Amino acid sequence: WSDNRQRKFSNDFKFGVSTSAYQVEGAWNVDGKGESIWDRYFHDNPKVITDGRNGDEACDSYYYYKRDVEMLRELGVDYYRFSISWPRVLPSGFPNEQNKLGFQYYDNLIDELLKYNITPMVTLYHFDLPQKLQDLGGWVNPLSVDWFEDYAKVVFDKYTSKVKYWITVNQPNSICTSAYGEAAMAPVLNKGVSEYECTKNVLLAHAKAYRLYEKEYKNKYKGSVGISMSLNWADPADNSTENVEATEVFRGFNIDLFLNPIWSKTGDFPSTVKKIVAKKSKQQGFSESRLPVLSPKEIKLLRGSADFLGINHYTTVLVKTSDEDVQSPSFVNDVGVEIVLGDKWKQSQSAWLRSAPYGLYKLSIYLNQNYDYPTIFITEHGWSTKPGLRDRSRVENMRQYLNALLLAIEDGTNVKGYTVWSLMDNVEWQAGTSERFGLYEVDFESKDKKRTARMSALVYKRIIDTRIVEEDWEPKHLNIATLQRDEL
Ligand SMILES: CCCCCCCCCCCCC/C=C/[C@@H](O)[C@@H](N)CO[C@@H]1O[C@H](CO)[C@H](O)[C@H](O)[C@H]1O
Repeated sequence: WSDNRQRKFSNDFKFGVSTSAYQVEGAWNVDGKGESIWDRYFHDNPKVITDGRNGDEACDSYYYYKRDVEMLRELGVDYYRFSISWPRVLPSGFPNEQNKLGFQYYDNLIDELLKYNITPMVTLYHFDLPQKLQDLGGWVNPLSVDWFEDYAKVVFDKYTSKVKYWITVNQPNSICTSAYGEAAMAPVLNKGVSEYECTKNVLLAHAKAYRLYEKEYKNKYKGSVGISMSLNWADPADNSTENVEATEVFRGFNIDLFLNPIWSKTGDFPSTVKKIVAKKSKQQGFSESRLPVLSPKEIKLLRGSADFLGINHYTTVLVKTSDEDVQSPSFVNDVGVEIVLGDKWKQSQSAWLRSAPYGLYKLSIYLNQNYDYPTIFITEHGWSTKPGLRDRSRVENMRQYLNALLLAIEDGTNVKGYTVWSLMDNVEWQAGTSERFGLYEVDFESKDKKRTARMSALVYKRIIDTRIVEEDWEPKHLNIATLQRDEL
């Protein structure tokens, strides 16, 4: 997966950076914004946040969006992936009450981007469900499919002429398995069966929004609609038959359960996953499988419901069979494996994140073989550090993963663009601001949440400019605003 040949990104390959509403906007209760599930979860449980800093203020992008766009210009990116906060624009979750001032913020941001020729890539849902919809059951309620479609219609109607790249949902697999299955994300429900109800509903919600765009807007506005999945790679911890088989099961639940309905030729949930959940459900005394059935109509709706696959890729895990006896019915119990990280892989500031660039290459080959060369955007890839401007570990990680990506492209992977997570440090969910993912450092103590370019920002700028990944280029200084072209 790696050699020393210098490869080049084609001129039509796009580079971007990403953020999400809860993580950067702040202004959590300003100008009529409704409460989200993360507002509620963190306000009720402040101690779960490592450094106590929640998204009430975050980077205050609600106020400093012009500075954010200035940073995008400094970097020279082609596009900016950001999300719309559903409760900011529809405070109750429903379209009967629309928040003009909330929309005004996105009008301003989108216009500022277009003014400087930066393409907006808009995520409709990045984890921050209106609390009022959670009170009605959230994603476990089958009506959530219609709630999301109604929300999507409001946003499409408003921005369809200005936005050509849409992502319906960020990481359905994290939403359903972490928030409903592992109690690792808001709304923290651990119900055992809800992971799969959520999976069905979120995927159908995505598909309904996709079909809506296809029917009402696509011909006229020519936009593309995709979905972003959390796709880390998984390899067996060793070559033993048990661990190889455990890895196949792990991939089935973490990759194929979410991709098969949309990208496979036959559609539907994968048969391996269906068999395992049905068997366990029976053993556990359920009258039917905890994995809901997709009807022929739903299978048809879902199959082919994406113009591109958004990949959020950070790391690789190593899979072993598990000795742990997890009795209660759950997604984790169904997968039934243990995961670890490679002990030689470089460690980031996040416990779960180590550098294994070969995984991005292997993942792309897996997707090509199993899903027939899908059109891909890498919608997130990033690395966490402590505060500090000379972030050489991020630079090294970015270079290695971009080299792996170049090789994947050479071997036939159809990748249209690459997006760094993140433009700037932000609220990393429960980790607060203790794990920094930004190309720009944010001083959260300062009044204007001062943003300063890190070394990685200058290196990324250079990669975008030259379209090659040099092994050891370093900027002479870190003042990105005064950097001259001949210094690049
Ligand atoms: C204490 C020892 C721990 C050892 C851990 C070993 C087990 C490995 C764990 C495997 C990794 C699972 C967690 C994966 C997480 C990411 O894929 C996920 N965070 C991606 O989501 C996006 O992440 C961004 C940065 O974290 C950002 O927050 C963004 O909003 C998310 O879309």
